[in-house]
Amino acid sequence: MKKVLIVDDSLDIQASLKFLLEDEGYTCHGVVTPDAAFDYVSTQEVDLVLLDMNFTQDTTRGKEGLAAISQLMQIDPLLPIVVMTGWATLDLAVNALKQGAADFIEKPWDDERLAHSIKVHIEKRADRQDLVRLSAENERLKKTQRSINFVTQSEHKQRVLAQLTQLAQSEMNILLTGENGTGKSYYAQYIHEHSRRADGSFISINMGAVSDELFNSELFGHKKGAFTDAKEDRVGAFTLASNGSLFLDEIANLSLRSQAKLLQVLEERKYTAVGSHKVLENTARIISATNSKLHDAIANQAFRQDLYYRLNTVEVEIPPLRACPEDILPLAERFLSQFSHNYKKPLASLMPCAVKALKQYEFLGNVRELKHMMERVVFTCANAKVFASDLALNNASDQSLHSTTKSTSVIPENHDLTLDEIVEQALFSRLAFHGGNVSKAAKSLGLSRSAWYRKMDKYE
Ligand SMILES: Nc1ncnc2c1ncn2[C@@H]1O[C@H](COP(=O)(O)OP(=O)(O)OP(=O)(O)O)[C@@H](O)[C@H]1O
Repeated sequence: MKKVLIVDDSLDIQASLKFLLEDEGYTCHGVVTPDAAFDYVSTQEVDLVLLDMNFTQDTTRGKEGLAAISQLMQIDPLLPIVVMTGWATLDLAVNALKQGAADFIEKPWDDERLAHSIKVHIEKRADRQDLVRLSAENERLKKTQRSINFVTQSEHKQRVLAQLTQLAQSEMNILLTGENGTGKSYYAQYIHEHSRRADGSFISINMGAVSDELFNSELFGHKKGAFTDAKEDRVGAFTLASNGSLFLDEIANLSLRSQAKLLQVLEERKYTAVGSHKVLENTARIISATNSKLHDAIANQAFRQDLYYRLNTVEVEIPPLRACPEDILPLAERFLSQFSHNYKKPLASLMPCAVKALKQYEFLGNVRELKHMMERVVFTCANAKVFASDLALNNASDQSLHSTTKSTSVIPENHDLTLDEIVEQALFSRLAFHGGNVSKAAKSLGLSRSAWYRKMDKYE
């Protein structure tokens, strides 16, 4: 319920204002001096102030009221103040509005005019608060988003990027398809950054994680008190992405009920926050993504065809990593550098056997698999050299901290290694297996500590 603070030294006036406003659905609180009003506004939530202009006996010029307006605005710059006086002059009205008052009403007041003014100014305050919240949220998001820096030497990927750069300039909705982990969300952000909307926000939302119950609240926002858990106003994804881009990831995971709601917004370009009557316009550009075969889902009636056509003004398929083998190495090196930095480890480098193994690997999990592999390697390798066995390519799915190193107890399957390389690999991997403990690693290979160090020196 919205709260009105009545500041008037006449208790009779306070009582009749309360009578009127409580009937209109507001809660009211009355104080008799500007000082009490300052205290109240500093500590309580107030949606509008009704302010008398004269408080000391025999004053009619409104000076106290004018001073109170400035002070109240300092405490809460968005607070609407409707001033009321029985001694209205045009000068005073002009001065009050100049100080920042929202409206000026003469006593005795007209009930209808006063109620209308209060309603309008409380709504305006809510709009301004939404705007402030929205800009703050947008600023926060921009600070957390790093801009996309594509690593690609593959002609195939370069063609896709060129196509996306061109499409980014249009206002078309784009559907990105492709296997798991190909980087569809990465490409979605790339489209946003190359579009005319780049100054707006890029808002990403995983539709698989949005339940039917939360769909309206997540996508359109809600007003405080709209439902039991709505403790605060919430700005929805469509509003956050106004004049920017809204990325709907895992779109095939949306239930039919939520698909219908999404379709309605896309068709009508209008939506309403839960608990609000205000109709908002959708100005976000929609980029969506899926790794499912939407045609199959449509045939099985699990995905609406009309929604599919709304989302895919144009459809772009992101290639799997195995279709861009030139990218494997540069991406691997980039991830190694990133994770070496994150884990404060020396920069890890790929030994020739590891390079070869990576190039031959199929990467069914695409860039994500490569990224996770490099993270694991950086974390588990005791030294900065990465050998083929450290990649644990044959049993990537059941990695544990030790599995990489256990696999080195047998001679690697790669038949291009020299004897030196095999020995080097065995030393480093055994060290990793024993958690960096040289004595244990040396003993397990039948070496003394000094023999161990001599060999380590040889392999730097
Ligand atoms: N070109 C790239 N450069 C650097 N990192 C990338 C690149 N492409 C993808 N990644 C990284 O790979 C991981 C997987 O990417 P992303 O989540 O975008 O894949 P996806 O295609 O959306 O997968 P899914 O269909 O499973 O949701 C992310 O951690 C992303 O940062």
